[in-house]
Amino acid sequence: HKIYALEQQYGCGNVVKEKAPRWDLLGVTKLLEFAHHFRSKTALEYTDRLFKIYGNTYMSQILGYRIHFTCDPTNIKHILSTNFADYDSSKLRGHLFDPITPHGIFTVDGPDWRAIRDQLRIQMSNNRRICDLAMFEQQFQTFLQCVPPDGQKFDIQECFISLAIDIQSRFAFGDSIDTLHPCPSPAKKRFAQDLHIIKETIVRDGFRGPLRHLSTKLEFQQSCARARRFIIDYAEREVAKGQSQDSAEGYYLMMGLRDKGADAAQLANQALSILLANDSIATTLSGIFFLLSRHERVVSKLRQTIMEEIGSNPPTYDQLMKIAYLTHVIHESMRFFPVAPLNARTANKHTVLPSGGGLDGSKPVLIRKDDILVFSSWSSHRLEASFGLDPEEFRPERWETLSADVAGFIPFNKGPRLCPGKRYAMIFISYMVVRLLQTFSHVTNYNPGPWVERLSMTLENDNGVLVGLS
Ligand code: HEM
Repeated sequence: HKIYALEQQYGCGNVVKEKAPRWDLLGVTKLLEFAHHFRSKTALEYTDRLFKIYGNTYMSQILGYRIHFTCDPTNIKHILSTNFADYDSSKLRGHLFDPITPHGIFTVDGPDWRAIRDQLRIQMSNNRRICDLAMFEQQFQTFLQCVPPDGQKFDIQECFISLAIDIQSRFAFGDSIDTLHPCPSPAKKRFAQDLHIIKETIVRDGFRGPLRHLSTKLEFQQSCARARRFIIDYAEREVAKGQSQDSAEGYYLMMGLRDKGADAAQLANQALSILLANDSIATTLSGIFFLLSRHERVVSKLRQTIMEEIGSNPPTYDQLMKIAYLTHVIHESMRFFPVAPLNARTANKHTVLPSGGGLDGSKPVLIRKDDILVFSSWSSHRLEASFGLDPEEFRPERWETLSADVAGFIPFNKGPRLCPGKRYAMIFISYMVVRLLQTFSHVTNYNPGPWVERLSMTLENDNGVLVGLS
């Protein structure tokens, strides 16, 4: 009765349903098809093709679940902002993250999430305090040691992945994991390996759905236990220090949280959540350099802008904030390679999406409690209606007339669950791009083929990002 009343109230129309064989009432073929594309590294291309066939919002059935796929900016805004309270994140991923961050920000919704989020918001509110440019410079100098001389080929993605974990561990608990270092301590090396196993398992199990129960989890559980112990040791030492006397050691998250009275378990969960989110920086920097290596014009223009506005000295915070073309290059790269190209929520009550229903898709669509909504930023970032007629072109200049708030552009998500590290990440990424282009004037492309998706915790290029810097 409630469903009928809701449909009448909003004038809902039927949503297009993806075709499936008649006998397949549960949607087993769809699951197998999706798993096949995940394995073949064509999941993004496949979902994008389906939007072109069925429209920007359609429904599929997988193992009995009703799954609505959308890349419609109005619907995405509705899910993430306007009707945020009707959708949960934890139901789909809570069980995946629980062994490593029980009560972490990724595993909870509602008031529990709000409390953790508030704790983090207070810490992240002063961007100048948390962006330690002297530390960024140290990390940059260490990074330079990975770059072979004379423009020789190397995998910059692999180096950015190491850089990201080093910078995020400094940010989270005040100590680098030293993955860029030639000889990290055995404990740090083990921790980095454990984090890798944990992320790979979470992603693989997320895509396998109920089929995840078929595989053994021993290695995953052992990695979670070791990684937690490693971080809890840092957290306990931090709590034992008591209140900080001065800020000589520079800001890091555990210190900030401890000063606000958080206990060791809270410190550990927040730090681990940050480390699980760390690949985003690597994905973004790798995407930027993949694209720069194919667009010499953009490299020259960006380098010239940097040299004119900053010169060759390390940039200040204010200088980084001012270079519009740098921001345009970063936005355009994030449009191409969003870190979370496919994301999902579940409806916690009967509700409606504003569009996708009826013959022309303009009517609202009924969403039932427990329906799954998959939203694709991969596809919404490629809509002509939002980005112009050449969405497959890498053209940073399009941002001269576009705002970062343009509908459907969600590299950092939107709404209450907007990435809390957004401003920090933008400064760090800007810093690295500026320093690299101050140091090198050419980015040579050694990648023979196109970008091949690798859906890890974020999006990577399966072939690495092979470039030369000279
Ligand atoms: C270019 C870099 C980054 C990008 C593109 C990015 C993007 C995102 C996106 C899309 C989400 C939403 C995930 C979801 O709801 O499913 C997210 C969440 C989050 N990000 Fe980032 N992120 C970046 C860097 C960072 C950094 C540097 C930090 C921490 C210092 C961070 C911390 C977080 C946390 C804690 C969440 C969970 C927020 C919540 O659920 O309330 N991110 N990020």
